[in-house]
Amino acid sequence: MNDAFQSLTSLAPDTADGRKAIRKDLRKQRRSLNTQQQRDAAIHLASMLRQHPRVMQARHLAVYLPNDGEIDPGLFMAQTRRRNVHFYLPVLHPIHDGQLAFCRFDEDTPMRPNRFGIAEPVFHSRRIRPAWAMDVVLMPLVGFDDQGGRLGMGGGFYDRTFAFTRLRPRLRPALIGLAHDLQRVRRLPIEDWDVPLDAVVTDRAIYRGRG
Ligand SMILES: Nc1nc2c(c(=O)[nH]1)N(C=O)[C@@H](CNc1ccc(C(=O)N[C@@H](CCC(=O)O)C(=O)O)cc1)CN2
Ligand SMILES: Nc1ncnc2c1ncn2[C@@H]1O[C@H](COP(=O)(O)OP(=O)(O)OP(=O)(O)O)[C@@H](O)[C@H]1O
Repeated sequence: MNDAFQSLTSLAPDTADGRKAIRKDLRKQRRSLNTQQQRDAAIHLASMLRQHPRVMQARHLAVYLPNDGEIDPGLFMAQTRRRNVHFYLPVLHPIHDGQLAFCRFDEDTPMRPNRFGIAEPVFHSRRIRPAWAMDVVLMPLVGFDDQGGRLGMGGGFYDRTFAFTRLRPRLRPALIGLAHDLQRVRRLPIEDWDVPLDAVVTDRAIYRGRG
C-alpha cells in the first residue's frame, strides 16, 4: 500500500490540491521504475489479464500506448493477437473537445504524436468505434483505490468520454484500470464527475471495483 495519500492529504486537505499532490508523487514513483522493472511488470500484468474472463472474452478492446512510466499492456496485446480481437487506441477527439475517440489499431496504422507527445492513430472516421461499443476499456491511470476510485493525468478525458456509463448501467463496456501495484493508495478524494472502475489489474493482483 502506498502511503502517499495519507501524508499528502494531511498537508493538502482540499480535494483538488490533494489530488494534485498525489498525482505528482505517484507520477514520479512510476517514472522512476527502470527498464527491467517495467519489463517484469508488463510480463506479470499480461499473466493477470489472461486470468480475467471478461478481458479474455472481449472482441473490441481499448488499450493505450504507455507514457510517463505507465504499465505497458503491449506484451498482453502481442499474446492476445487473434483474428477476432480488435484493439483500439484513444485519440483526442477532433470535434468533441475534451473527449476521446477510439481508433482501430494494428501494425499498419499511421500514427502521429498528439499535443501531449503521445503517439495516436491518425483520425479516420472509418476506423473509429464508439466508446459504448467497446467490450472492455483498459485505462491508464495515475492512482487508484480499492473502491473503484481512479485518478488520471488531470485532463478529464476518460471521465468525460465515459460519463454516459452512469445512465447505462448495463449496456456499457467493462472499465478496467491498469497500473503498477505501487499506484494503489488507501482512499482517493473522489469528485462528482469521477467514473468508477469495475476493476484494476496490476502486476500483482486483480482488484475488484464497484463489482
Ligand atoms: N498513455 C496514455 N494515453 C492517453 C492518456 C493517458 O493518460 N495515458 N490520456 C488520458 O487522459 C489522454 C491524454 N491525456 C493526457 C493528459 C495530460 C498529459 C500530460 O502529460 N500533461 C503534462 C503536460 C502537458 C503538456 O505537455 O502540455 C504534464 O502534466 O506534465 C498527458 C496526457 C489520451 N491518451
Ligand atoms: N463529465 C465531465 N464533464 C465535464 N467536465 C468534466 C467531466 N469529467 C471531468 N471533467 C473535468 O475534467 C477536469 C479534470 O478531471 P480529473 O482531475 O478528474 O481528471 P483525470 O481523471 O485525472 O484525467 P483523465 O480522465 O484524463 O485521465 C476537471 O476539472 C473536471 O471539471
